[in-house]
Amino acid sequence: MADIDWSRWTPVDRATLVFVLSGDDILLIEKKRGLGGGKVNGPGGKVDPGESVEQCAIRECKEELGIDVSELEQLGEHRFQFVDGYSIHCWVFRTSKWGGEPVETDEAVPLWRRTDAIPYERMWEDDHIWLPLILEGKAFTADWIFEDDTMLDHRLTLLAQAPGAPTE
Ligand SMILES: COc1nc(N)nc2c1ncn2[C@H]1C[C@H](O)[C@@H](COP(=O)(O)OP(=O)(O)OP(=O)(O)O)O1
Repeated sequence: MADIDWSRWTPVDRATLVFVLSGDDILLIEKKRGLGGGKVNGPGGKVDPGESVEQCAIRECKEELGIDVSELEQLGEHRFQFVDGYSIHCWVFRTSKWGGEPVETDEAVPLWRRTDAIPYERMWEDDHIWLPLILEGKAFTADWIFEDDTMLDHRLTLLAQAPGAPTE
């Protein structure tokens, strides 16, 4: 965590991630393009101007998978800092309420997996550290330093309650 003054940290972008849970299964995506293209992740993306993080989460699930999510539970907050200067503040939600059938779109291919067989080897390097917390319904905030796809450092703090809505 050296060299970064997290108290003054201002992200370039804000974003969301959503994990739909159905019994023992979790809905993931094979992301086709953009940051993390080629990796498995949850649906999500950048927050549009004037949009709340929850509105973004709902919109991105519709755009990427064609599903309508509701009753979103905000559990996680990530501050991702890349050494090239890019940074992204990401809010993580989970839900077990959705409508429609996930379909392939220009942005993503839906991927249902059992929660005990999540393909972490195809995901960002941080995911195996915090996605189990989302499955357990535990709230957290976390700071990460990445060089391209390589995680250099991190600090994760469990919270008694969900992190507050963003203020920036
Ligand atoms: C660095 O570690 C990361 N791990 C995980 N699991 N997810 C990450 C990481 N860094 C970024 N993300 C997520 C956060 C967002 O859901 C996406 C990035 O958003 P994207 O660039 O796909 O935004 P869109 O609005 O969908 O894309 P366009 O701007 O191309 O429309 O990655």
